[in-house]
Amino acid sequence: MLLECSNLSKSYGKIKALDNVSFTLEKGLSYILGPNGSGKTTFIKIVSNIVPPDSGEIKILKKHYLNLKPNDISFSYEKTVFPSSVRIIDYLRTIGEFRGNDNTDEILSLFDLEGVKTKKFRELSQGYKRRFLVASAFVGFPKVVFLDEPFSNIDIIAKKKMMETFLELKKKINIIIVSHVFTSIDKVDSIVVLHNGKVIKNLMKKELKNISGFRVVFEDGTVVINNIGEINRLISQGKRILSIEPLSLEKWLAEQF
Ligand SMILES: Nc1ncnc2c1ncn2[C@@H]1O[C@H](COP(=O)(O)OP(=O)(O)OP(=O)(O)O)[C@@H](O)[C@H]1O
Repeated sequence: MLLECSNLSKSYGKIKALDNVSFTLEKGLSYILGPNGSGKTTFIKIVSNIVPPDSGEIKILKKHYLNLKPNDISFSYEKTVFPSSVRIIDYLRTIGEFRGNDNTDEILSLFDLEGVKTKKFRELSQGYKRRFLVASAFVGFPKVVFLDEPFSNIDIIAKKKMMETFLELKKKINIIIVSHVFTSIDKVDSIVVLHNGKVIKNLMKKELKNISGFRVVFEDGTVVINNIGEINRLISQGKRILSIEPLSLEKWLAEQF
């Protein structure tokens, strides 16, 4: 077991961003999934010790999350203010040295950043900036890496390559992807789906094996299958989700014919 979250709650005034949330995640590669406003960022802020929870606890690798060594855990945030004139390679080497384990060369190669390693951050395209920020979380071999929306601004080919890199890295480093987009369901070790601050589904690898996606039913009867963009669009129109159900391959095929 990698992560155990028990009865975690956090409110901002009257808004319950996390409402008595309990779930577990396995070692390897896991997802914390949810549409906009479901509580994902609040969870990552709590784990990063940016905000305290109102109640509940999180254990990572059997330790209270605040008792982990700083080098054991690292984060790549979706929105990051980064010094624009810092050179890519200098930054990665500095983190590697700070964490006492400089694997910069391997990380540059795994994330296809060798061609831009001498560039300054401001000289990178949006996609390369994201790749660099994601890559930097793996420098120094932390035990657990949290990646907030690692695929944003990444083109489809780079995304496929990045997923392959995660599958390679997960043998050594536990990876938790926090996102509203989901890929490669058959390759992940566990997932939790949040909605409106509550856990809707928490599934482990063996339960995920036969799932080909998700069917979301809205209160007005609208059904959306495997289309997170459409789900977010309907939520932004004020529609409310009634249920989210995993879809087995057999069910999916039966519904097509
Ligand atoms: N600082 C804050 N003050 C007031 N309300 C907040 C604050 N931060 C988050 N919220 C509210 O808490 C709820 C959960 O927000 P959170 O940012 O955790 O969701 P999210 O799943 O990360 O969403 P997104 O995918 O849009 O980033 C939302 O209703 C949001 O409006």
